[in-house]
Amino acid sequence: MRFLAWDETLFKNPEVFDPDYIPEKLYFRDSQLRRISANLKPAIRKTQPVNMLCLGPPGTGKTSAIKLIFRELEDFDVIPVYANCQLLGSKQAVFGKIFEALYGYKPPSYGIPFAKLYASILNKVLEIDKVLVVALDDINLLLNDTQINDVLYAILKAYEEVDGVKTGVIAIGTDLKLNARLDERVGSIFHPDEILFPPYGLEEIFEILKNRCLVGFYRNVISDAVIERVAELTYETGDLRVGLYLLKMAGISAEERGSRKISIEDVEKAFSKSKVVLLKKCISMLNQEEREILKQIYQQDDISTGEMYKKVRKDHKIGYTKFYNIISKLENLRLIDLSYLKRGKGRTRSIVRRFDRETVLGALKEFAI
Ligand SMILES: Nc1ncnc2c1ncn2[C@@H]1O[C@H](COP(=O)(O)OP(=O)(O)OP(=O)(O)O)[C@@H](O)[C@H]1O
Repeated sequence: MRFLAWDETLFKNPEVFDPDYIPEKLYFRDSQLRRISANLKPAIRKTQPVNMLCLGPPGTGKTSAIKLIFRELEDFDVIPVYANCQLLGSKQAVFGKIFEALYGYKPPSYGIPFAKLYASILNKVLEIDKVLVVALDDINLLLNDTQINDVLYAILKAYEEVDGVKTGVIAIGTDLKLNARLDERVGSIFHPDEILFPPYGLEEIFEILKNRCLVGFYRNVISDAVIERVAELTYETGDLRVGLYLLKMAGISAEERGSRKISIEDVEKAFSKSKVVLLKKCISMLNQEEREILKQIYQQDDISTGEMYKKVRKDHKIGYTKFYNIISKLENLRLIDLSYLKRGKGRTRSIVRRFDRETVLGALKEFAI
């Protein structure tokens, strides 16, 4: 066996395969980037920007698009704040993040009352005479609907609290029905421009990954045929992060073999290892009730949505609309497929499992389900 020397590597820029890497160029997202910029233009002129709702499945470039545009905003009289709601979790933590962006240090950790935190934020925005634009990433993963509504309301109604303060919101989420979760109070003031980030097609995925390989690997380390295989596996999951992860792990696997080229086998090996990791990531994006319903689905064979609802209703007091929203979310996260069945006169939808039963039930156990 031949090993690469310690200082030999296939990676020219390993960081470009990391999940938090923001690429210089976002492919196939020109229309979204153009619309986001246009909506933020008023902020550059120190007036209220157009609020936005960026929606799409995981790994479709929402976060990257916002972060790229936020970099440019720093040259103007705008304070762009990026808040990851999944990590922050609560209204207090989101406003803590805004405070930090404005003051350059964290608010006192001994628990400052929200009203005081809020007032310090708004007064500072007024004092520095800039427009505050807050991106709420994964907003659907804040603690609960009350927190989602409270956060939006507090940002959008800032001008009523302190005269002259200008704010804007970019809500980012995977939940296409997010609007339905907003209460009347927020619904009456939040009329966002909805910007959709659809899943990439196979060829688009190939192109994005190929360009990333050109930056990340040395020449001739990976062939188009191998990238095509990575693209196929990525397409099945719909999340571009899967492809980036596979490229990184396949590169490491080739290095481990002492090879200067990545083979299809390196990719397959990386994929079988990563499947469960990726599945768990999707499950982590669900709440308890959604996980329980996912479990019930995986305990069944393929079943129509109507029949599944009857079973779910025995344990969960939920209406059909809510049930259908959950099912759509599971489809969105590519945990299940919904396919049309021809039955009698009408058409009904059938729920099809995308993973094998044992893998999903096993992964759910780690979430105490
Ligand atoms: N159009 C694109 N061109 C180049 N790279 C992209 C593109 N879309 C996504 N990526 C890459 O895929 C990774 C995931 O993208 P990103 O985090 O922006 O997705 P997301 O839609 O915000 O996902 P989530 O909803 O899970 O937060 C990023 O690291 C980015 O490098």
